[in-house]
Amino acid sequence: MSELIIKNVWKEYGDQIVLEKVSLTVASRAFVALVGPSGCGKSTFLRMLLGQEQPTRGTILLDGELLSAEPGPDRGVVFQRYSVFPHLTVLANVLLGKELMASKFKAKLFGAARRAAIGEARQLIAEVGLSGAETKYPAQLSGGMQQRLALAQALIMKPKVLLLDEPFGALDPGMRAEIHTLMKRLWDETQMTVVMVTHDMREAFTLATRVVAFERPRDRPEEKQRYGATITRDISIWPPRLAGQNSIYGPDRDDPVVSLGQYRDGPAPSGEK
Ligand SMILES: Nc1ncnc2c1ncn2[C@@H]1O[C@H](COP(=O)(O)OP(=O)(O)OP(=O)(O)O)[C@@H](O)[C@H]1O
Repeated sequence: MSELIIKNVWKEYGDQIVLEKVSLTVASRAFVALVGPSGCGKSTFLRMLLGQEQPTRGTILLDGELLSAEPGPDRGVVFQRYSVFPHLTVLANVLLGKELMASKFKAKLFGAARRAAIGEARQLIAEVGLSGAETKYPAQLSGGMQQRLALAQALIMKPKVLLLDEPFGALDPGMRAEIHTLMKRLWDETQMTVVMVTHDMREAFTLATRVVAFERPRDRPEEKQRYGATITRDISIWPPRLAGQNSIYGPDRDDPVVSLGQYRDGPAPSGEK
């Protein structure tokens, strides 16, 4: 289970109201894309889900429990850049979460526990397509490989919720399509709920089960600070995509959702073009 319930959340910085009256229930194993104009508070909202920021008002529950006041292993995060540590190898980056769990100060595992963690890390590295790069440093990897590494680093902790802040925004289209395929597979195979901020509507509709738009309903320049953004659209993708269940969209597809999706590969029924 990994259901998020956001109840009447507000976020203010000093006099500035960034978000107001945000209420949203995200079902376990959903993949929600957050979209909206620049500066409307999407990243702020994601940081509240992570526990890096606290709501000024309102509550956020994960599986019925109030979110802890700081980031924890139940929430993984991947940013557009700088999610991985440049001075650590690929293997060490993936191991880090486990090592920090074992010892916050020394960040070391020993003996059988270390061997088990290394085995798990290698398997994840293979799953994200980075086998053979275990001893490389992030600077020796392409942007796409670095984001694959960031995903592996987040996933080793088996988070209930994976938070993505424009994780693929800096990648060229080819790499982006490849990592979309990987992302769909990871979401399909794991138990996690995914919340992703993106500026790319195609990406939102390609990956998500639901697209949620934030906007400032009253956008008068003289009132910019006085009213926050809130959810103005909430679109469930049709036909529904459910993690772990057969979908008419194979995980290796990178097509946007279209209403003719059922027969994109074959001839359209008579009368349809
Ligand atoms: N720590 C902070 N202190 C003060 N103001 C902040 C802080 N973090 C964010 N803000 C303000 O909150 C507003 C929303 O910022 P945020 O980065 O969440 O928007 P966004 O929708 O993610 O933008 P973008 O799409 O451009 O990344 C901005 O006006 C920003 O200046």
